[in-house]
Amino acid sequence: MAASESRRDTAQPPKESLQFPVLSRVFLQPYLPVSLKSSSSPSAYPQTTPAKTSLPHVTLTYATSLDSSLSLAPGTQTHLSGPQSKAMTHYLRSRHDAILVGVGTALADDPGLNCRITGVGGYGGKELIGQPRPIVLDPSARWKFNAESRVFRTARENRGKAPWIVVAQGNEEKMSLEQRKVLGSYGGKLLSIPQRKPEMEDPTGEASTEAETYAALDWQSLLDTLAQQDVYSLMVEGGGTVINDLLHPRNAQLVNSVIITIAPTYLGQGGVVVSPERKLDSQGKPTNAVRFKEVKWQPLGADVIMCGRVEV
Ligand SMILES: NC(=O)C1=CN([C@@H]2O[C@H](COP(=O)(O)OP(=O)(O)OC[C@H]3O[C@@H](n4cnc5c(N)ncnc54)[C@H](O)[C@@H]3O)[C@@H](O)[C@H]2O)C=CC1
Ligand SMILES: Nc1nc(O)c(N)c(N[C@@H]2O[C@H](COP(=O)(O)O)[C@@H](O)[C@H]2O)n1
Repeated sequence: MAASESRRDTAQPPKESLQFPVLSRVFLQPYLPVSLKSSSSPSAYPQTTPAKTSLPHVTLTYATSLDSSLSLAPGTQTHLSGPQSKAMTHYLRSRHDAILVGVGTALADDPGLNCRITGVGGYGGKELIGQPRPIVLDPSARWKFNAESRVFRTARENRGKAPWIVVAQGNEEKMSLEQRKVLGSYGGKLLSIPQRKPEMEDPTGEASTEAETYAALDWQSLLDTLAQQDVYSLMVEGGGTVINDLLHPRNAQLVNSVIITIAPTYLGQGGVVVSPERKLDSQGKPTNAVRFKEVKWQPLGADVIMCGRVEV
């Protein structure tokens, strides 16, 4: 191991590390996955969610404005979370094996996708303990990353793991050889998943508008593949297209819990909006897309956090 790496294991956490006090964590516990990998997510709390199932525990978590916007415009990053809710998001990252974003988010934000809570690996803790695996959903291999993309810089500094990139089967070659080399050299990998079957697009038989613009993957297959790779808990962070697809009536039952930060602001029209497709009742009449049960609201600084489970 290089001298700089061994120093980092025992050094003081860097200045940008975040604190999320133990007392503030209590309200989140019922919505969090059971830790199956004791080395990756140490926890002092009793857990109430069921133990290992065949699919990973999926937590959907994002920050929204009062008008359900994630950002002011596609392709831009907007800071909505206040300092306490930002620290909460980082704590949540430490409690999951992996965090997933769509390629739109990777392109817009150039995110680090690591956990910056004091005490996790890279921030005063050992090795990469507590660091989630970043996963980028990029069915058509659009993300032109290189070693200077933030997630790779973070991995190089031993402050996070290298990403896994999910493409649609048949699109593997769209990722350049150079990129595949970068990915492999940092310990990342390429996963390929079959595309969603057309008959699964829409139970009403109508064309799905989103599906026309990208090679839509089946969430169940994706989660199966991740479970085979020892991912027992997945935090889905966004962006809008990913969230709307995951909350689509065909997929919403795959979500175990939601932890949503609501910031006291309207972003106004033109933002990236969370608004999943409506369900149709037995008469074909539109009804609520999703409702939540076992809901808890917790103020955190100027924001409020809504925790819940999907009512199936
Ligand atoms: N406020 C917050 O908490 C967050 C905000 N954001 C914001 O969201 C925006 C990005 O959102 P979007 O542009 O909607 O991009 P996105 O991040 O949702 O990525 C969209 C892409 O993901 C892929 N994708 C989505 N669902 C898929 C499926 N089922 N199968 C295969 N591929 C799938 C497709 O390639 C699609 O084009 C940015 O402005 C970003 O800053 C992103 C994450 C969190
Ligand atoms: N929780 C939360 N609050 C916001 O206000 C946000 N804009 C986001 N965005 C998500 O966080 C990612 C950035 O992560 P890094 O700090 O670069 O690790 C971004 O890509 C979104 O997924 N989240």
